[in-house]
Amino acid sequence: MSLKNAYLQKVYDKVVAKNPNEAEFQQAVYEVLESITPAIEKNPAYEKANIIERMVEPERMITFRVTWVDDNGNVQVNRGFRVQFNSAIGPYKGGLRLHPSVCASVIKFLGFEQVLKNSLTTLPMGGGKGGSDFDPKGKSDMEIMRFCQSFMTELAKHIGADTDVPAGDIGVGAREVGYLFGQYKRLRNEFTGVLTGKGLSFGGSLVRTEATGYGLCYFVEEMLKDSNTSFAGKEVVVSGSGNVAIYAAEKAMELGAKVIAMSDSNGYVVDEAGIKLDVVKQIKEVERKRIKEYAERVEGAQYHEGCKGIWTVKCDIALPCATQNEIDLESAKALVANGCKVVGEGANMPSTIDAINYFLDNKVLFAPAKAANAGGVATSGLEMSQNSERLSWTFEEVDAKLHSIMVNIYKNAATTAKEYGFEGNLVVGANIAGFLKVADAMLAQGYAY
Ligand SMILES: NC(=O)C1=CN([C@@H]2O[C@H](COP(=O)(O)OP(=O)(O)OC[C@H]3O[C@@H](n4cnc5c(N)ncnc54)[C@H](O)[C@@H]3O)[C@@H](O)[C@H]2O)C=CC1
Ligand SMILES: O=C(O)CCC(=O)C(=O)O
Repeated sequence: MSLKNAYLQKVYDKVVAKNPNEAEFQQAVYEVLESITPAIEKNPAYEKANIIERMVEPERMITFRVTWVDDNGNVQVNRGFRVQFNSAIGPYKGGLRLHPSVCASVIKFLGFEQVLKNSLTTLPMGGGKGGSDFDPKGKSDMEIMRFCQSFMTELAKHIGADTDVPAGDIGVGAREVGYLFGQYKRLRNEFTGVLTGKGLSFGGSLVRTEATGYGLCYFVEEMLKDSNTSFAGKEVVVSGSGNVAIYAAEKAMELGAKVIAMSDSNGYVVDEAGIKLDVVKQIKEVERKRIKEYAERVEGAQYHEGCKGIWTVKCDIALPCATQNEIDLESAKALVANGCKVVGEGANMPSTIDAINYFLDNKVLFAPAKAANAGGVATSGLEMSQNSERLSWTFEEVDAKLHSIMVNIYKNAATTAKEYGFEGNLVVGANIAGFLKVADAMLAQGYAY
């Protein structure tokens, strides 16, 4: 990997040396450093203050033991993480992921991306991320609760409504946030907006559940408008079938598209007649079963084993909403060969660097994750505002604010790309726009920060 700018290359080499075996973190840093090169060269103050080396080093990284007892009385041990990456523009903010693949590299890549994403929302939120290698698959409700209570017993020492406000991510939804919030309240004896994604009866915000998926479609809709087209009549493939995927599919359908395939980590279903979302919601949100069930319940639908094959399904628009690096170069080539013209990233870093470059080289309209999936955290920011005011806004109010935030993020990324000579490249536009706000706040706060 080589960068054109010597200062950025020096910083990247240090990142590799100091974070060996952290492929995801190195990848996220590389993508950002490559695309912010014009901003670094335009303003020497950033290099003089060594802003980049400061930005790639987390302010704080907490690793802890999480001990819990399973239903058979066995004592289980997992590893918990919280990275408090950057607080230049607000309290640390970002989700918690429960998945066996969680490790320092995954948490750091997510935390680093979150810093720039939160900056793009225009709301005052720094970046953080956390989670554990705990695998929620197959666990009983009581096991999930005991794990969450143990996890929060340590995490509570490090977070707070004005310090660090976690939320959900893979494997963490309303149920887990509820258990985490209950334990925090019990330990601290205070009712504060310390987590977002809470239940509506205890400080949650309307639209937070739908926000990431809806926001993704609002962003893509804006990008399509600029090319004189829309979702109407398009065939869409959505990977995943979790929180982001379900509500991205719902909004795409509302905007006139037909969603023809969805997946989970075991495989994917194709329904040429259009995915019945009520069936997916029943399987995934209520019964917590595998997507395979869909083909057993809906006539005409087919199930295919293995999740990667979803990218060989012919479509106009692809919305990767499952996990990192789910689209590699081979999948990108298959999408383009089949006529896919638009990719909107709902998941964090779902495309490899080679895949992104292939999309850009082939004139695919590409909406990068940091910008396109920022609707979730933006609505978390709105939940924080409501908690501070001790008010609850209506669905319409929150949805209208989310919509306007996503339109602004698109405009900011598109305008910034143009300003720096990369018209149409939203990767460059989003990374530079997100970076400038954080970097300027860091400059203003002195070198000890
Ligand atoms: N929940 C949120 O508000 C936000 C989530 N994200 C990102 O969106 C992605 C999905 O998160 P959620 O929907 O919240 O998680 P979730 O836990 O609700 O759903 C994840 C889904 O992806 C599936 N999956 C996992 N690995 C897969 C693979 N290799 N191929 C196909 N499917 C796979 C799972 O079976 C599940 O259906 C993650 O990258 C997350 O970081 C980004 C912004 C906000
Ligand atoms: O709502 C939040 O704070 C977290 C959202 C998140 O984890 C993400 O944007 O990746």
